[in-house]
Amino acid sequence: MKKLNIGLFGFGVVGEGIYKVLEEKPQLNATIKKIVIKDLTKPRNAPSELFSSNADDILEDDDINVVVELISDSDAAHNIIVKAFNKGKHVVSANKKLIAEHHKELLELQDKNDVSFLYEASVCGSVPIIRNLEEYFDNDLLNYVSGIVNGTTNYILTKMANENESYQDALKAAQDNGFAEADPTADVEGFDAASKISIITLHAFGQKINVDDVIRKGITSLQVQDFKYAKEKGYTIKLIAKSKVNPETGEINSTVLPTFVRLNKTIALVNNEYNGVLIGSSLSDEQFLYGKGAGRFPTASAVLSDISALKYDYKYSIRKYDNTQEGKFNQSGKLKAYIGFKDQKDDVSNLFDEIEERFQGKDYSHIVGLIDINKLKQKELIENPNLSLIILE
Ligand SMILES: NC(=O)C1=CN([C@@H]2O[C@H](COP(=O)(O)OP(=O)(O)OC[C@H]3O[C@@H](n4cnc5c(N)ncnc54)[C@H](OP(=O)(O)O)[C@@H]3O)[C@@H](O)[C@H]2O)C=CC1
Ligand SMILES: N[C@@H](CC=O)C(=O)O
Repeated sequence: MKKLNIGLFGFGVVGEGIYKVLEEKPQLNATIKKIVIKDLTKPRNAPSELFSSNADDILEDDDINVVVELISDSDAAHNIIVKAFNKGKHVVSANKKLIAEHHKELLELQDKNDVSFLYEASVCGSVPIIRNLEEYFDNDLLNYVSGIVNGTTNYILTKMANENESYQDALKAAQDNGFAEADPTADVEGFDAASKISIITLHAFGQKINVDDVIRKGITSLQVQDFKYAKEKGYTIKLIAKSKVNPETGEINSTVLPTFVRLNKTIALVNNEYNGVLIGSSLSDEQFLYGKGAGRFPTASAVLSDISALKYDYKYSIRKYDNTQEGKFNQSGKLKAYIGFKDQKDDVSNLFDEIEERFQGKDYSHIVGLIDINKLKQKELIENPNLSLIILE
């Protein structure tokens, strides 16, 4: 069996998790030879001789054939991975921000250096979405991939909707549990989910969307009145990431938006840090993948699966992706949306093509109607913290 000598970058929530898991699995024939972290003075639950703060202790060691990159700094991670590839090392990473930003370059470098780049943990933690899209759905015609891909926001929304917990308390608990990013803005403003849907879109549809082109709004503008509205109407609120193909034009609409989900829908049952993804296909209709999307051991399980896959030289084939073709994203379509606001000066009824419902209260008002996807790209709508934008499915 091929021997894997691992250089591990990062010993935080996930890094320490994979260290512990590998310690308990000697049969895997995978050994962590060195761990590079940022702060050498921190106490660690592993022998001190394993640690270094010098990346070259891994990258320049010819005996190390696998780099497992689990750090919180995506720029530093980019340098590490590029150098690792150029040194002929395989790379396993969980860093969705870095991957979504440099996907094309990293895939090219992987091929040029004839190594493997695996990143199952970067999307939906323990849920094997990438491997399924790559292998199982390779020949199936997919229409959409849609669901909950961020554990932190789903944890917060669950606590707010079901336990009347405050946003701040729920966020703090998500951080304490190790679900949130080092800067939780990435979670709560939807950037993390946008990176994940970008990665999913490449593996599902063979098209690369830049993270900035995903229509994105996070959960920070949501108000108690929105949760009250949801309850009255039989919905819950979820942050839904979606890429959907228009069968007539081939164009893809790619969004990360708070969404009212009917309580009897599968996605409504995905709570706390769990993630759930629906895969819509012409042949098999709809399938559902579900599991823990964040946290130490769920994420370590996906990293472990990638490390074991290296034993048989596994590599994503990415057969659907043609890097010479530019995809068409978010160019046309209408969505049914609810917009809530406190102050009448924030009334954006002019943005709607059709208005179905309007409520003007003393403290809070809302409008429901059809809105063109091009209007959803407007910064005045997406980035206005006074507007609560929620899609109706
Ligand atoms: N937490 C989760 O549930 C999930 C996380 N991920 C991803 O996994 C990665 C790691 O996340 P997580 O473990 O939560 O993060 P943590 O913040 O818990 O740990 C980050 C680790 O990175 C190290 N680090 C930061 N900058 C550098 C650097 N420049 N050079 C070397 N080491 C560095 C830190 O060192 P030090 O200890 O010295 O501070 C620390 O050990 C991220 O990309 C994240 O997005 C993916 C899926 C789920
Ligand atoms: N912060 C992320 C961690 C996993 O990707 C999340 O909450 O989903």
